Amino acid sequence: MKNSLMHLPKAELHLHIEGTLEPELILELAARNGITLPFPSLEALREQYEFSDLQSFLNLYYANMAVLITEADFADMTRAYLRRAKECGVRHAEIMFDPQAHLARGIALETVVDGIHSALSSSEAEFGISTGLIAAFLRDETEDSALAVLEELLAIDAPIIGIGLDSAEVGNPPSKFIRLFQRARDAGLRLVAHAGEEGPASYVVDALDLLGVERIDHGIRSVEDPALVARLVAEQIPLTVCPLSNVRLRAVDTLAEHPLPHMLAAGMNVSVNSDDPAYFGGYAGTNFEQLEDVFGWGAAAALTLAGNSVRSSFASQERKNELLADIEQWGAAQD
Ligand code: HPA
Ligand SMILES: [Zn+2]
Repeated sequence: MKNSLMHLPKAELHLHIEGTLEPELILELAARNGITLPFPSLEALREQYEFSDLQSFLNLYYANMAVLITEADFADMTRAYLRRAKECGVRHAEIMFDPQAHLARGIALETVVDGIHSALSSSEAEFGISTGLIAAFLRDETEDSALAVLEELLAIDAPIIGIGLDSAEVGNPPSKFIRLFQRARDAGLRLVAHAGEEGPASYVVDALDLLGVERIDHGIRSVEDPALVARLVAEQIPLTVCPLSNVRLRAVDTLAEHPLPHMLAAGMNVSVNSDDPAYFGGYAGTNFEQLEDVFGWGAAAALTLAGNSVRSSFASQERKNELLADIEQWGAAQD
């Protein structure tokens, strides 16, 4: 069974494209762009990949973005992710990027968007992966900054399907971004937000009630609030859980102690995602495999998780039906 988890058709809904930048590609792009990195060798760079919390990861994640300069850099990074995602059975991917992080480095929005989009536009033909692009806003920046960047994205008619909220969570609650999400809703965009990763369950409630998000990224701390759990189950609100990320950022001590089994058993709509796979020890398929290693769930749980990922996506109903049929076929082959 474990071997075939890589072939289980799945959707990836929580993925930061900048978090797919592998150390080898970082060094290659640094050389291509004549950039001197603080950690100039593969070994020196790899030694930095020990994290104590979200912020310690974000520091390295933002620093490594320095190698992304040209449209081709963004396209190469995106194509490398799609190639790996295909090997993991990913058939639909909703990909976040951090426009503010690149604008702050003096990179034009068009360079970022056109580079990523050039890889996404050939993804179905090249990799069999349908895609959607989500602009994620940095919650440790001001709402005015986010609003200005959203207006710029709309002005250039950026091919985004939605907006999200990421970066340092604690102290930057959803209530800071009510106008941003209102503006995005008015523009017809889909709405997601990170909540309940390091922040409290009340941030999940506020993301739903104050921002009107359709999906929660992470959401693991929801389990601390029984009333919220009951609501998430009743309304089947999707939570895009990232097990290996939670272990590496010490949101949970070990995979064995991850709340995912409890969330599944409670009937919550959870999916499995890789978040920042180049930093957290594996892509979507590896997340599935390590869960199977630790929990020994068998095919039924894998089918539920993959089905949830497809149903919770923003893909067309036609595409969802196609992928759900493929998942069913994978299940029949396990019997
Ligand atoms: O896991 C994450 N959490 C918050 N912000 C992020 N930005 C990239 N990855 C993450
Ligand atoms: Zn994330």
